[in-house]
Amino acid sequence: MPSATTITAATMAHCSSSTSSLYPKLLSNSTFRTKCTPIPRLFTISANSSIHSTHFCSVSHSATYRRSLRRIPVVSGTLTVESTTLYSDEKDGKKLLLEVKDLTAVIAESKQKILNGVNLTVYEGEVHAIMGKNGSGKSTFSKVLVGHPDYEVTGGTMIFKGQNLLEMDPEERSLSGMFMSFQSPVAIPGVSNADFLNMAYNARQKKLGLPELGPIEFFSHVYSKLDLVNMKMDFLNRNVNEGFSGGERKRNEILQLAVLGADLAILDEIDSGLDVDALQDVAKAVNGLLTPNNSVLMITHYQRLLDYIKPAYIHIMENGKIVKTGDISLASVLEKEGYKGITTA
Ligand SMILES: Nc1ncnc2c1ncn2[C@@H]1O[C@H](COP(=O)(O)OP(=O)(O)OP(=O)(O)O)[C@@H](O)[C@H]1O
Repeated sequence: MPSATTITAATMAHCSSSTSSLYPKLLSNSTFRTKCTPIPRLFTISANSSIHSTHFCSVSHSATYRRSLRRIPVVSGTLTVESTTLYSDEKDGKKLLLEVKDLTAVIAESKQKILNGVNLTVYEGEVHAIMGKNGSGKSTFSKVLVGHPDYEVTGGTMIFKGQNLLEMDPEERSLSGMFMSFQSPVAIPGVSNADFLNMAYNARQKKLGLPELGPIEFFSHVYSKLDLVNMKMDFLNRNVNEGFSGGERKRNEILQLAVLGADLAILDEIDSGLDVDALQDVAKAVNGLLTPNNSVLMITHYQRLLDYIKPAYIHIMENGKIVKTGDISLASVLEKEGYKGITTA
């Protein structure tokens, strides 16, 4: 149990936020002295970075918020921190997008443990790939990230853009900028692709306080994206994924991503079932959607996808945890030698 640390009101005065939330933007470099580790440590948070409320476990103000991960208003007073980690959420000027720590999860019904302490950090603009033997937990991890009801998180933390995913339902996660392309996209009989995309698009716009689009305006918006994934217009009038071939479903997933946009796109085996041309189309579309501000987390078994969408990091998952992280060269080792070629510490 970490010991308490006190940040005085004077320290808080460094924070620019007039509302003084516990999510302040810092005007100038601020230094926090903590006593929460055996040796007192100094943490310097650089200008314009923000402090996540997740770094604070309790606040002695008008009330105590133990492990509350929401934004906590602080007007004045003493801030008591029980966390041992206080750090900047930026790396080389890139913002922290996703931070998963010691994540454990079980199958909700049977309580069988699948995730055994996953750790993963993704900054904006980064492409990450997760590889691993069949049944190692890759899909489960991605589904837990988006809040799939089949799984129950039993420990650890998942922070996305400073928000605690564990406190958000799947819809909130999606609206906050997380997109997942499933390994086996489901069909939605009776709902046209165009209507489905329009509804999802407007929900995201509403959440962002941006104008929603009526069916006609939306049609021209989505029409401009069809070329990106090499899809014909009649797919818009068909029911979502109904009667679509495996490859068409995958293209449709990327069309959804293109229409909705995402800060973090989680692509689970987007390459499975694709012919060579389709693989190139899909990869080109994903690359076309990448900006310095968004990130991709893709799950794949094969180097062929990584030849087109180049990840900065490859993580190897084994028995429900990431056991090794490296660069693209890990994929070539796997291709040549299989998993026996991967040495873990
Ligand atoms: N809802 C579920 N019910 C029962 N078992 C499950 C469920 N979800 C996951 N599992 C089991 O958890 C393990 C991990 O599955 P997961 O789909 O995450 O693996 P994976 O690494 O994505 O595998 P693959 O590469 O074959 O897609 C497997 O043994 C799987 O059978």
